[in-house]
Amino acid sequence: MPATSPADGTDPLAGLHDDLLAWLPSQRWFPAKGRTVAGLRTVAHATVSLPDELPRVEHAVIAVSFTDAGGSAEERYQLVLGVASSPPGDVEYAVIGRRPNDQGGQDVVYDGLADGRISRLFLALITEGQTRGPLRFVPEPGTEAPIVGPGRPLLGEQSNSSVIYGERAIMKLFRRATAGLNPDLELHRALGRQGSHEVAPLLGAIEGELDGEPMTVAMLQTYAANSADGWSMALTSVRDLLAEADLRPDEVGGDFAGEAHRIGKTVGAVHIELAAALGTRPLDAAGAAEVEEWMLERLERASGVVEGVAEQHDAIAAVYRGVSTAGPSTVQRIHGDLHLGQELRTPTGWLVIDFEGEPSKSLADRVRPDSPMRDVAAMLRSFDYAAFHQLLDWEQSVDGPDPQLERRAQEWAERNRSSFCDGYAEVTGTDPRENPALLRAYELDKAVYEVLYETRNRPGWVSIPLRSMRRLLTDTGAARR
Ligand SMILES: Nc1ncnc2c1ncn2[C@@H]1O[C@H](COP(=O)(O)OP(=O)(O)O)[C@@H](O)[C@H]1O
Ligand SMILES: O=P(O)(O)O[C@H]1O[C@H](CO)[C@@H](O[C@H]2O[C@H](CO)[C@@H](O)[C@H](O)[C@H]2O)[C@H](O)[C@H]1O
Repeated sequence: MPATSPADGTDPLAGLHDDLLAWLPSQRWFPAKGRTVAGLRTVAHATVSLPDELPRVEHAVIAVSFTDAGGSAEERYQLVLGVASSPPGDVEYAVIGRRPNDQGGQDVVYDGLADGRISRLFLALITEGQTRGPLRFVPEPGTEAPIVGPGRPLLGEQSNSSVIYGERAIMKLFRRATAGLNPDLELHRALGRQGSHEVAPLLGAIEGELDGEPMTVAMLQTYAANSADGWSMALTSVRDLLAEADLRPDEVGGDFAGEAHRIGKTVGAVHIELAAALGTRPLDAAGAAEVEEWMLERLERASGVVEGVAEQHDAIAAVYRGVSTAGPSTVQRIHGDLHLGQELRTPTGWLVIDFEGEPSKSLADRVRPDSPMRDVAAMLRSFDYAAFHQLLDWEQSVDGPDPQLERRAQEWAERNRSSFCDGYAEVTGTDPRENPALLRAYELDKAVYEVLYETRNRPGWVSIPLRSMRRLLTDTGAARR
């Protein structure tokens, strides 16, 4: 199989650097929008297609370097490239650039996942368990292969890139290239082998190599047809409520409390299954000090960027001390970045997706055992987000916030947070509200993360976590007014 490697001393994407640098910032998955890019180099490159297969398919890992201090000096990303002299019209939107071909003409280079022929090839290679150059296409043992056909790219808000195969399977290409096993694949595999009904069954994966270590390229799982995500469902419920602001959340037709209760049970079941599959250990004094240390590191970072956080620095640090004083707790593998958008309501129940952890953390931090309370706190934060998201427009209008709507939003958040905890306690036997110091520390840590996340990604939303941060501090009487 023809394969080139930058180890030859040549950069196989050399002629495309400018095109790639112009294309990357417009990709939803590229997290470094707004950063100052210094340059790009190819770290790994291989041709995946056979000489007689059309279009030509290439896999590459590129490293983008930055001159600003807004994050790591260099980040690596994965690309699947389609190369053809005349690609099909429906990949027009995915064109990256052009480069000379051996026939003296020009080839078009495009984002390969946009081409149904390439996604069909990848699905077939997984089903057949083939190896192409450095890429191993691995079916999950004991699973039934889905019908092979072209994939349809998912065009929504995503940190990675997915294609859907006829409502039967979904394949996610991980965009950030990191050596090691991706926790999304690792935990789906562990939960699947545990017989979990709370995750979509894994069907296979594509594995590669980076820095001499295995790297997860992509993951294939069963597609949950006819599902809706928890964030859209929660927003519908809040919309119903705010349209009839004289009624309480339990009086409107779109009450979400039953679903919040079911989500609590689902998250509780996932925690039990992860503990059974991968073990638990007590959070001793040294472990608690370490957790507090991670929270403080994040606080320092956020304080350097957002004034509203810097002003409350000492009050926030005081709440974090709750981790050490909260009493016995255990740590285990957890989801790590749970929110309503990571829950899918299927016709039979709720599924949890996307076990990658917080996108900005290193792999070592994302796989570190942590308290299940981090996931619980993240879900509680998400109910707050859903409640107050629709008030953003009012907040920013000349009339300012409407106190009646704010009261209703707060009631909605409290009702659903409480139902979630009831459901969680029912399944695990542990009510998160019985450890308020630990819960508050994790909630505050998430709110600080969100302030930073929104400042970088959606500045118009930053008032949501800032408001929660102030509320969490007021609850302890620790806020500086
Ligand atoms: N198994 C699945 N069945 C149906 N839809 C799914 C499934 N997994 C993911 N999705 C859809 O794909 C979207 C992105 O998936 P996610 O794993 O969150 O990707 P990312 O890591 O890129 O954020 C989800 O919001 C959901 O709409
Ligand atoms: O889905 P990702 O793993 O990429 O997670 C990141 O993006 C999320 C936003 O999509 C972000 O979640 C925050 O916004 C949600 C509403 O859009 C809200 O429900 C969450 O509570 C809030 O944290 C997540 O923090 C970030 O890591």
